[in-house]
Amino acid sequence: MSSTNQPNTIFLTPEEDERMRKTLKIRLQKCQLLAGQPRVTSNPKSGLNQVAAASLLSDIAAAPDRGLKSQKARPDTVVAFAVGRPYPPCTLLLQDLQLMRMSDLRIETHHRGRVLTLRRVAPVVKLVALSWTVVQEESSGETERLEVSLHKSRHGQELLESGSIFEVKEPYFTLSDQGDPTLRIDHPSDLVVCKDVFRTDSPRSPTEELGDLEGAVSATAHTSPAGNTAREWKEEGNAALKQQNLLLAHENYTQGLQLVTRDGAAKEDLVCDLFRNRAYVNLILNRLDEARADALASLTGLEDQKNKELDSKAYFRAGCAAYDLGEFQEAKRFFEEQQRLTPDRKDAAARLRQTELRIQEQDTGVYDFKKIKAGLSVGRPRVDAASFTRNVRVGESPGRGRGLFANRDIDSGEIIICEKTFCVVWGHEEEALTAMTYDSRDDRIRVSPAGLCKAIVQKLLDNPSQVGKVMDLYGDYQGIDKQLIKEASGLVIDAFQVHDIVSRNAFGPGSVYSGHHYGEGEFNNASAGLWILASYINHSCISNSEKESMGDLMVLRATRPISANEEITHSYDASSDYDARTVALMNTWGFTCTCTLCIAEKADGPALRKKRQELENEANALVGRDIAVRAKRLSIIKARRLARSINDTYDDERYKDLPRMALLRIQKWLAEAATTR
Ligand SMILES: C[S@@+](CC[C@H](N)C(=O)[O-])C[C@H]1O[C@@H](n2cnc3c(N)ncnc32)[C@H](O)[C@@H]1O
Repeated sequence: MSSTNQPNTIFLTPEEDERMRKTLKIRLQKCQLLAGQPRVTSNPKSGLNQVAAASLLSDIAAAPDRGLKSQKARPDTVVAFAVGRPYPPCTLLLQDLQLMRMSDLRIETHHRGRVLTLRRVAPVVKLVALSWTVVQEESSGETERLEVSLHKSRHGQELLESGSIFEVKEPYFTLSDQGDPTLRIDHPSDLVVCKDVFRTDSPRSPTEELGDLEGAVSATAHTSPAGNTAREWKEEGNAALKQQNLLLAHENYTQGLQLVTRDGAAKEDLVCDLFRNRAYVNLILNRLDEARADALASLTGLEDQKNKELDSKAYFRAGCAAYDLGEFQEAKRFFEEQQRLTPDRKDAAARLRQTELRIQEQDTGVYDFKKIKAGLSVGRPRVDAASFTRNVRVGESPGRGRGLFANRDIDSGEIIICEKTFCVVWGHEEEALTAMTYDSRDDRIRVSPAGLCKAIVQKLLDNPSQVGKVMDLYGDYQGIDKQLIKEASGLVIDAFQVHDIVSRNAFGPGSVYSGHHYGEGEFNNASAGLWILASYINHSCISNSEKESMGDLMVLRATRPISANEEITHSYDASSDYDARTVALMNTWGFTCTCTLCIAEKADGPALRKKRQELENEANALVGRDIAVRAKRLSIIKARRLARSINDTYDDERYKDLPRMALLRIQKWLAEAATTR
């Protein structure tokens, strides 16, 4: 399997494969066996002791040893979990759910239409793929384990740690991997944090270019007493922001806005300040939809100098949000407004020039690749560029679902598309996490970029306008039917659907810096990304395009002339070994390729394929041993003989117009060797 197509590749020995399969299967079977049985009341003390011990251990395990992360992990040290029994998130409002008691819980049951109110009574144990704690029901004093899978942090904040009272919507009561009964949260929106929200946000430094705040006060207050006026909420928001507590600042501005909106206040200075300040916080939090909406809501439209300055600032924030969303025409309009209001401000002119460059890239497909490559580094793997997509459209591809088709004739070597990633997690980033999954639907073990799934869920929760394009992608599980469900506690995203979409569409971005491939040989933190348009490209072993990564920009070029309306294809697996390729395509993407090459190779039969493979292995060994330009005569004679023998395994009639894959490497070597003679 090639590392450029897949987020990561792990080869398990049959014993490792069996052990993992067995462990995960046993848990699933145990769940099935106990399904519907009443919960057994647990001893509150034992749960608390367990969490205290585990918490201490996890603290020790988390002791700073950065080297550990880059060590080559063995498969048995990689996070493994079972998938394949997806369930939808709760889509009901809290007030439409019926309160339930802990004593009503049944094992391996989704308690639809119900809600549990609980208090956290223990510290949070943070593991790689999940966090857990002990919660208590106030009325009965009963305790239970509560576990949040994968999507544990929001903006550096541990979800379980962020409050002490939780509403668990439609609780799922099951068994943990260790076989302990547990309440389990898979969808972030199923856990509603009720009190003390946003107290533990980790500090972040706001981007300076975004501008300072109106009416900033010195940082004093940390907790917001009830009964604040809207102005006090604003001041508390500003104080929280000064302390870089972004979530608290956001909450304070929101409280202020709720107050003024509830009171039906006219659009006065205070309302505008609250919106403008919240726009700033949202920009830093990457909540771009709300940042843009807030900035526009803050506009006064007044032409006196003070208000022109304030509106200029708001347009700048709206422009930045539109730019980061890739909506460059809109961003241009906002920056132009900013320039009109405050012609002397340099930032407007600079951002306008930058936006015009993006629009040019979008329209022409002409990029300064030299500059882009020169600007890449470990700290800056994301490229400031637009996507060029005009050459293609999505259409039906019979037998393969949807596919990408050329809008016009494209020459060999020409750019087909150039696409910025929707979301990428680099191997060296904190969020990177590769897990092994056992899928009970097809009994297969796969490598899953779990960190990418988590990052995508977070991005969607923060930017509802982006939900449709991700949820439209192909995945085995249909989820909650691409609906945008907004409710009091936030947007509902089906985390299982994201998982399935990622497993069929994500791939490794390859190298950002020369000579170093992220993720290669590293099991637990490979780089992986999702490119929306490129996700529509179907596979063919005799494809007409090739991908190249420049940071998070993916450049797809034609490898031969492509006619208008022809389907664009890419090779998901370029292995010359038919049998290995067929297994990989089924295992990772769930289909059998029926291209003309596969049909021919299949018709050759296993014996001939085996013979060809042996000859190819021999040729590869020679090529690997001797550098072509320095090869001795004897090596060249041997290489020619091997190439002839491989060629003899191909039937001329069957392989008319088809590539002879096993010959490609040795032929290239021979051609290189010939140039030096
Ligand atoms: C990255 S998506 C490609 C777009 C997808 N066809 C769609 O409808 O959105 C990968 C999935 O497309 C399908 N696919 C891709 N190439 C195929 C092929 N050559 N034959 C059959 N199915 C294919 C498989 O279901 C695979 O899991």
